[in-house]
Amino acid sequence: MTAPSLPHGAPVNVREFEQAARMVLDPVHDDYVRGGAQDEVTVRANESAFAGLCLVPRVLRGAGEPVLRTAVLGHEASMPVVIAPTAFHRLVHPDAERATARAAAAEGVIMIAAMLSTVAIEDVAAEARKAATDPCLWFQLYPQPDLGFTRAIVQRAEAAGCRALVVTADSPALGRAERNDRNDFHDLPPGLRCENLRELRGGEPGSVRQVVLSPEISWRHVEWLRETTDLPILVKGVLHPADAALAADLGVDGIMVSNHGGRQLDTTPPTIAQLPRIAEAVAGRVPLLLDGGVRRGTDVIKALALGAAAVGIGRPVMWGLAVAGEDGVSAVLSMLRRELANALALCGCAGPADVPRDLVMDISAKEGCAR
Ligand SMILES: Cc1cc2nc3c(=O)[nH]c(=O)nc-3n(C[C@H](O)[C@H](O)[C@H](O)COP(=O)(O)O)c2cc1C
Ligand SMILES: CC(C)CC(=O)C(=O)O
Repeated sequence: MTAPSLPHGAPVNVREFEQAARMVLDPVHDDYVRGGAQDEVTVRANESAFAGLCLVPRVLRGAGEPVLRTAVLGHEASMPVVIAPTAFHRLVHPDAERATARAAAAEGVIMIAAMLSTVAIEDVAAEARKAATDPCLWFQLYPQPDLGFTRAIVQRAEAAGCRALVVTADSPALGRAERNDRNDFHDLPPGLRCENLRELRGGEPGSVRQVVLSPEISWRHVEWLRETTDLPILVKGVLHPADAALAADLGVDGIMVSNHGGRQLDTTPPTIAQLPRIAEAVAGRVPLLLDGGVRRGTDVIKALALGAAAVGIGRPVMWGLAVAGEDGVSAVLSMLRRELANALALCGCAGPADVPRDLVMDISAKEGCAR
């Protein structure tokens, strides 16, 4: 039996990374990362819903050592875990998105680079290429009412080598994060800019205040994007099965079941609870990804069983980055990789495509193994 070697005192799981990040981060920035909308009901529910599902393993299947490698939208990845888009990595570490990109590429993990990045997408991509010959980057977009800008940023992402466009659909307005109100944190500190927003300011890096989260954005913008780019398009932030069906009808290439980590509308359902309903509505027409509250390999396997092709992680990456830059992100990714391999083996599964639906049993909160 080989146990992974970790330096003494290093975090051994994502939860410990969260605590370690709290020790090093400015409390205002820690609040920004960990926080959610209003009472943070959904932030907590995302995690506790995973704990309310039991795994019922199969035995003596002779499945062999699990192979985690998988294809997500046809893109090769070393495991079915992607880095969900998160804004402003420089708030938590000076190496910022550069470090995240190197860690993701070295680990063979797909990174969804955020439009509101503190490093320009061209530099994020260049950094990823330093760590791997063929890294896989996707680009997250907040469609702007200014279609000229939107077209320009999509073209920049394409030219930088991004292989898919992730259109965030759950943000017709900014969610009310009361931690940020309490801390009066509504803009980036001096020196930090949104490096992808140059086109909004005639070549100057942009300010977050210029980003429009607009209630005018609609499915017509998705159709317009479809005509504007050849990149595969995923819609992120879908929770209602009817919207999932609409997205499938429109021919999108992927759906991210997400409530934005509970940061937009509070009291939305936990994503893992909504996933089976969305899987039913889509009936295999479009690959599904899920994010929100994934902290353990057992969470990943539950999402796979309920219909996801892969999961995304948001805060865990920010916590790893805060604690140890590139090494911290790598440590978080390899921790989840080890946990997922262990969970697959213990469930008698050969790999991500070999996870049966009946592995997961729903139990009431009363009976549950709540954390
Ligand atoms: C600090 C932070 C910044 C985020 N920024 C974005 C963003 O710019 N665009 C976006 O679509 N989602 C953003 N998200 C949401 C994530 O993509 C993802 O949906 C969420 O973090 C998943 O939940 P988890 O943090 O529990 O893993 C952000 C989340 C966090 C925590
Ligand atoms: C400035 C925000 C729109 C970035 C974001 O999506 C978030 O913090 O969740």
